[in-house]
Amino acid sequence: MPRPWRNLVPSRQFRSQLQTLCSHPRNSSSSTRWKSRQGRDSYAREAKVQGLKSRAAFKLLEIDAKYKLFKKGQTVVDLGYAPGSWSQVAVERTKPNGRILGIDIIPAQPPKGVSTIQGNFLSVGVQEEVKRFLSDPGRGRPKQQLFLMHEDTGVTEAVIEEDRSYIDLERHADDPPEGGSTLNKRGKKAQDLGKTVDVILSDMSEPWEQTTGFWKRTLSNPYRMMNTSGITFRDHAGSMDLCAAALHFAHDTLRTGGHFICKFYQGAEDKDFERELKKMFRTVHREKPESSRSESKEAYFVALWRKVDVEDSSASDSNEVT
Ligand SMILES: C[S@@+](CC[C@H](N)C(=O)[O-])C[C@H]1O[C@@H](n2cnc3c(N)ncnc32)[C@H](O)[C@@H]1O
Repeated sequence: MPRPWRNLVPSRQFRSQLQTLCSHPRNSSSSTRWKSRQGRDSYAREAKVQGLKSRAAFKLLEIDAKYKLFKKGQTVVDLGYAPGSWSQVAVERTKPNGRILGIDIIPAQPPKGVSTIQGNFLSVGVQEEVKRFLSDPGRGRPKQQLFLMHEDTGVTEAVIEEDRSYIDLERHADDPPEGGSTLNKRGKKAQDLGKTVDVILSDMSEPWEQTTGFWKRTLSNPYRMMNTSGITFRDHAGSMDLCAAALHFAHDTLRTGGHFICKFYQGAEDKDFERELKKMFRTVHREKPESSRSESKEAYFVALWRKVDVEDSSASDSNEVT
């Protein structure tokens, strides 16, 4: 079924409507404020109309429109995927043979075509589980559909292809994805073996300790009322820990030539993190998408083209739990 949001980047008119709509006075209760803001937020409404799981999709769509992150057949890891709109974008951009793995600390109904692992990404055990999943190159990929035409009757029949054999998977384990961004086989360094991920996305934000509104946390709508504490330093420090964990994971799993997108809350420590990124990637950009609320300190690092042979100096910084 065609998806109208495939090439969607919000129009100028839509953006100016958004700015007007966002300048409403605030109410006293934060949940009332959140609900009323969602109600008048054009991006949230547009996401609903387009069948996207949340307005966050537009941030990734904007970044992808500028940097062309995805290619067919890629492996994408989406950290903090719930409720799943970034994963929806990744599925659409990497099909027909891409594989998308989402990780989140809260349970959520994954979008179609997305494999998920529930757990705290700061935990070493959860990261190991993610690596185990990724080490099987066929795991999480959609099965191929073949169409057979019967010459005598002219009837076309859809056939699901059997899973590829283990030997076949081994043989193709090091192949770059179709049209992928990785080095060719000759240029591939031995240390790149086992690094199977083409794009790592992290939109993780420290979950807010929820004191009310548990009725909201259902499988179909797991989204919390908000997911920042409102305390600027706490949000910044928490987000830098999550970024460090994502980068440490990228050292172990991201292919040479792969890309890394990471949300952070701006503050004193983000420059150090940017320096780490610059050691590992050819280019690093800071982005504040137009669909990101202007009053929020949230921004994104877009780090492109992983270099070869980079030491993991982030290892000691990462705030892992067991
Ligand atoms: C802003 S939401 C992500 C929205 C998502 N990109 C989308 O498009 O639907 C942030 C998510 O990060 C998750 N998260 C925060 N800390 C996490 C952690 N330590 N491990 C796994 N997930 C985490 C939260 O549970 C939340 O679902």
